[in-house]
Amino acid sequence: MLRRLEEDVRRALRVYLIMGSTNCPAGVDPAELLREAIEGGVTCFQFREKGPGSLAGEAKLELAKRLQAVCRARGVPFIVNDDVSLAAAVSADGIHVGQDDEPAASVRARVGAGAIVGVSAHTVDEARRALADGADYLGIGPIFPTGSKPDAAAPQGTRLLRDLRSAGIAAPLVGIGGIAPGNAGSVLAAGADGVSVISAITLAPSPREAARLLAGAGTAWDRSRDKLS
Ligand SMILES: Cc1ncc(COP(=O)(O)OP(=O)(O)O)c(N)n1
Ligand SMILES: Cc1nc(C(=O)O)sc1CCOP(=O)(O)O
Ligand SMILES: [Mg+2]
Repeated sequence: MLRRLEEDVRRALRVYLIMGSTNCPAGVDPAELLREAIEGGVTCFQFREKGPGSLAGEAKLELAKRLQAVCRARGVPFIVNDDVSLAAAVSADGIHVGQDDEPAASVRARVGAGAIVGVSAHTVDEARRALADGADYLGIGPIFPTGSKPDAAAPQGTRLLRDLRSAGIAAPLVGIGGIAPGNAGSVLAAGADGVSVISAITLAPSPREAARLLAGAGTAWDRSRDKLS
């Protein structure tokens, strides 16, 4: 696959769902939840099979393939969290790594130019290094308190997003951590190209409606930005 154009990546980040089997309410099929969320407006998906009770080995691979098929049928990029070998095994559209995972430069070398590489950054310096090492986009968080990642850093609000844009960093950015329809607009206003969520969609009474509201936050932000220009 050819390397994604920056603008394609930026557009894909708009409503970025992250999910693994343990994020789904009991009795809910992750593939069905994902299908509904994409129908509502999810534009990118990350398979994050992590934490107590998560799947491993063949079961993890099988779920990855099922969720990838849902994404493929709807033209939504399928990104794998942390596990570069799994990403390669299923020919994922991309991989997301953090500062404590395999280094971005090594990931880029393993997956090649055609795959999307996302990297978490918590400072302007980390952001610059990740981009120099081949990252296509940066995950910035946690913006707000999150109950979905026990080892998350302290919430930092939207300050780093503003600092990155002020520092001249134009790369695609996605905010993450405690984002929901009611606060997504503030994340976009601070300079993010999109919002990345787990619980706002997976724990919503209607994942489709939650995704629709998150997509609407982006549309409302675009309208107010157009009025200013
Ligand atoms: C889009 C996005 N941004 C940040 C993260 C967090 O990555 P990381 O810091 O490696 O933490 P884990 O998700 O691996 O626990 C992410 N996954 N996605
Ligand atoms: C996976 C992840 N990474 C974060 C970071 O700050 O890097 S916060 C987070 C969890 C996001 O889940 P929710 O939308 O339910 O708050
Ligand atoms: Mg990680």
